[in-house]
Amino acid sequence: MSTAILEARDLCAGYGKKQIVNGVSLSLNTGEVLLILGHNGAGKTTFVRALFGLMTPMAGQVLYEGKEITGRKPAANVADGIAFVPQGHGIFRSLSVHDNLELGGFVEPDKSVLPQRLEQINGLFPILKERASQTAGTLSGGQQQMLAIGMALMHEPRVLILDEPSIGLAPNLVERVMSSITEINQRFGTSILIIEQNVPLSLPIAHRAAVIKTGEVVYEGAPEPLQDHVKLMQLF
Ligand SMILES: Nc1ncnc2c1ncn2[C@@H]1O[C@H](COP(=O)(O)OP(=O)(O)OP(=O)(O)O)[C@@H](O)[C@H]1O
Repeated sequence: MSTAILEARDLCAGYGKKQIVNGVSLSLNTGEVLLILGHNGAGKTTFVRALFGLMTPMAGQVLYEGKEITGRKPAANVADGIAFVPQGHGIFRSLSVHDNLELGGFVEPDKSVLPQRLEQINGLFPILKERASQTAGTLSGGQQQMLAIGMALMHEPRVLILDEPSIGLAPNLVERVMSSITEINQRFGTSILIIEQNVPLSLPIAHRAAVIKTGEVVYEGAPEPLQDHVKLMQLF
């Protein structure tokens, strides 16, 4: 039986008095890639922000490894093994690629493990090794996305949350980023929650999928049925 590593129970969140996420219950199971799809403005980002502690939920609960963490601050979540890569990457553009990766390992208490992690990440994204001394802001969009994911992996998270990693990328780079997500999941056993709008390229990497519409889950289950364009459009 699959066990939830990260779980939202009836989660509600919004801005000011405006509620955007309306009672979302979703579980990320240990070892899986869960894909969250939905239209622009459906509330996907607001949902993961509330999950990760970037905003305080209006109601509901967040559980991590069975323990309630509702409203816990992002720093505590990172230290406890949850990583979040926001839309637009969240890298330090004026620092070198290497320095960005080092900063990614900042929360790791045992610094002696970092060189080996850096090697693993360079193995996953060889371009980051080639460009180690280059300023991060001069990397291409795809390379910046790889760097952002690499930074998140420096503290070996058990859960990785990715908010639209394909945004603004050329299709060949989207494929590269998607295959790296599969590789991270398989190689490191990381449980991954990914928000995407690129349906054709993200569906194949998902073990399960959910669709959020106006702040509610309207589909949760196998990804395959969503390959049916008509069904998908009905859900969107
Ligand atoms: N900081 C904010 N203050 C007020 N309203 C916001 C804020 N951020 C987002 N919203 C509103 O919340 C709604 C949901 O936005 P959200 O970013 O969660 O959607 P999304 O599904 O992630 O869409 P996208 O794919 O465009 O990021 C939108 O109507 C948006 O305008």
